[in-house]
Amino acid sequence: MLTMKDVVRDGHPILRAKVDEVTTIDEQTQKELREMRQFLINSQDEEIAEKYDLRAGVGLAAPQINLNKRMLAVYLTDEDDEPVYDLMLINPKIISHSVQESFLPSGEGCLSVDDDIEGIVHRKKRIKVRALDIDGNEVVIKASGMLSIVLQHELDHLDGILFYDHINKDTPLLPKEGAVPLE
Ligand SMILES: CC(C)(C)[C@H](NC(=O)Nc1cc(F)cc(F)c1)C(=O)N(CC(=O)NO)CC1CCCC1
Ligand SMILES: [Zn+2]
Repeated sequence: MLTMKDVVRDGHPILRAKVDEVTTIDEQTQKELREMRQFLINSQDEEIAEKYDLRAGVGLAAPQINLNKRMLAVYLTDEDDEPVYDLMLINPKIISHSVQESFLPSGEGCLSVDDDIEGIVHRKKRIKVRALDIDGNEVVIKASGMLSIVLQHELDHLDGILFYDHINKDTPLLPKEGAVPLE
């Protein structure tokens, strides 16, 4: 099973790489993507997270476990721990997005960034993503709210972008005109 020792940290070159498209969805790729999803599920299980010292993750991109593959997993549950968003996406691409932006008022963190870096990370409020699912079928996902933020955070990882790259150095805590905080 994947644990935090498998998560590469800021400073590792792959976190600044533009990772390669998946050309063949072979068994190995499917196994790796399922392991990424399982890591997120485990990290949100109190007992397992405690036992293996996992940070409660809601999204993970392949380069974070040192895989040069354009794929990501998202696992978001609601307050009753029901899976609300359970995604494994291959070669994901934003095909359209809103002009309006939103942000998490408390800022963002990252499984691959150990320091707390405060500041607002402006994201598109809504995005439409096209990808392949684990069986190679094309999917189109329209995301808003937390899912939109998580997906943009993970998509950035595939292009070597980390959340703090988006923070305004001079006015880190100042929301942009028209940007909407996500409650
Ligand atoms: C970095 C970490 C703090 C572990 C963050 N977790 C997180 O946001 N958990 C969470 C969020 C909720 F809204 C409700 C809840 F119950 C738990 C996370 O997994 N990521 C994913 C990551 O680092 N991917 O590379 C960072 C988030 C910042 C914004 C989107 C994803
Ligand atoms: Zn991250």
